[in-house]
Amino acid sequence: MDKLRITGGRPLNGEVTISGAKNAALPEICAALLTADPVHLNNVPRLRDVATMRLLLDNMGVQTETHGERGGMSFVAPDSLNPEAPYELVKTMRASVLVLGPLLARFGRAKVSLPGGCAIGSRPVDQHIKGLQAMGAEIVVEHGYMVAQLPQGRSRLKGARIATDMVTVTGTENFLMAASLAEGETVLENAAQEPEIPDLAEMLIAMGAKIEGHGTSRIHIQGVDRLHGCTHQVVADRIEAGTFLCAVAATGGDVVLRHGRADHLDAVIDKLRDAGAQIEAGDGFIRVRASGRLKAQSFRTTEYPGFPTDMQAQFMALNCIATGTSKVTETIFENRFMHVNELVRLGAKIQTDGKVAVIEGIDRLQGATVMATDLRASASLVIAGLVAEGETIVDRIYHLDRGYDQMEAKLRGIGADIERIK
Ligand SMILES: CC(=O)N[C@H]1[C@@H](OP(=O)(O)OP(=O)(O)OC[C@H]2O[C@@H](n3ccc(=O)[nH]c3=O)[C@H](O)[C@@H]2O)O[C@H](CO)[C@@H](O)[C@@H]1O
Ligand SMILES: C=C(OP(=O)(O)O)C(=O)O
Repeated sequence: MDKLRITGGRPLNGEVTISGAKNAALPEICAALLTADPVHLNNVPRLRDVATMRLLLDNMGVQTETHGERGGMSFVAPDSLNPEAPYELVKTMRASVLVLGPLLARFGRAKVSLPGGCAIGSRPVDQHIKGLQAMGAEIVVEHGYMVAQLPQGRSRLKGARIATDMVTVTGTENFLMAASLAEGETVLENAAQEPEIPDLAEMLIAMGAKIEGHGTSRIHIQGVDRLHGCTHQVVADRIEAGTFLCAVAATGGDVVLRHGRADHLDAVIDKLRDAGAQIEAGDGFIRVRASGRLKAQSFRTTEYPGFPTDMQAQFMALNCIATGTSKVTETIFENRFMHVNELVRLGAKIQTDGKVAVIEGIDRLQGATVMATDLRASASLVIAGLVAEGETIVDRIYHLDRGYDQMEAKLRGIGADIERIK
């Protein structure tokens, strides 16, 4: 199993190119299920989750191809395919649930494994099921699968008003895709506003969908009879960019993130500036400069445009070596402090009580062997390793490979002493 070996203490300097967003590419690959025409995506990141999603579609009978070095992928989903997502693939990637909406909308049936819980929380999909039922789908859960079909005599989902109990990102994406091919109007209340939602909506509009209000909490979708192919550029990964910003803020240095979208990272950038990092941004770049110990920052994760839960672990690593005490409150997932015990193994001083972690900043961390437990926990351990004294081994980095495109190569390119070992 691959590990990362990091020798801490080097500042980071230079340029990094930010890849396309995992959380946009995954739903956008699923959107290719909505048409028989070719769909081309550019800027798709090279990630394990993308490979898994491709396998899932291959398995159904979709023709998938990759093109060149720049993240080009194309898909042709024929009129007849096997609309199933088996447990073996779904269990390795929760985002597989994103095939449910498009399969139901285009083929009138789908059999998708329940994803089950994961390290960061129980993560049920009840809202996805409720919303699609409101659109007329009949869904039963049997033998661990969601078995969904249209009632006899119906060939399309019907538009509905869907008000979810909480803001759900993949739920909103499933409804957007399903509603695009439904009969009549769908209104999504309490819709997620994460930048990946408008990016998906823009792709669907390029395919002929009629969508208004994306990027706000109320989205109107007027269903159409058919969608056509399109070419779409996957939006830059705000979480990858935020992770590099935290890394530079922790190690010190001067780094430009090419293709970084500062406008998608306001909450994180505000906190980094308050901490003492200098951040400038312009069209397609973010520059971060930092030196010495920064000031610890308290924050609370919330839905976009609030502080993203997917940046909580990385910012916590920075707080561990900042001056002062900070309080981090995780409100989205009930078990997203798995990195705390590993950071403590590196010498960090953190106490948790339910949703709250209190971090007492210390002068330095010390290298040790630590174990990655989930994607962003892995990233926080890498940041901690970059500033720790001596050598840190991060084990189980298959989590990191799910969602970061060549992270260690990008870090090496800006001066980190980091290598992948077997
Ligand atoms: C592939 C992808 O885009 N993943 C992101 C997506 O995950 P994902 O879409 O799975 O997360 P949700 O926004 O759905 O989850 C938010 C909260 O709602 C709960 N919930 C959600 C749906 C449901 O049917 N029932 C229910 O109870 C979840 O358990 C969680 O507590 O948004 C999360 C929150 O920003 C991010 O951390 C993930 O990186
Ligand atoms: C939690 C995450 O992803 P997923 O929803 O794919 O598990 C993440 O990207 O941090």
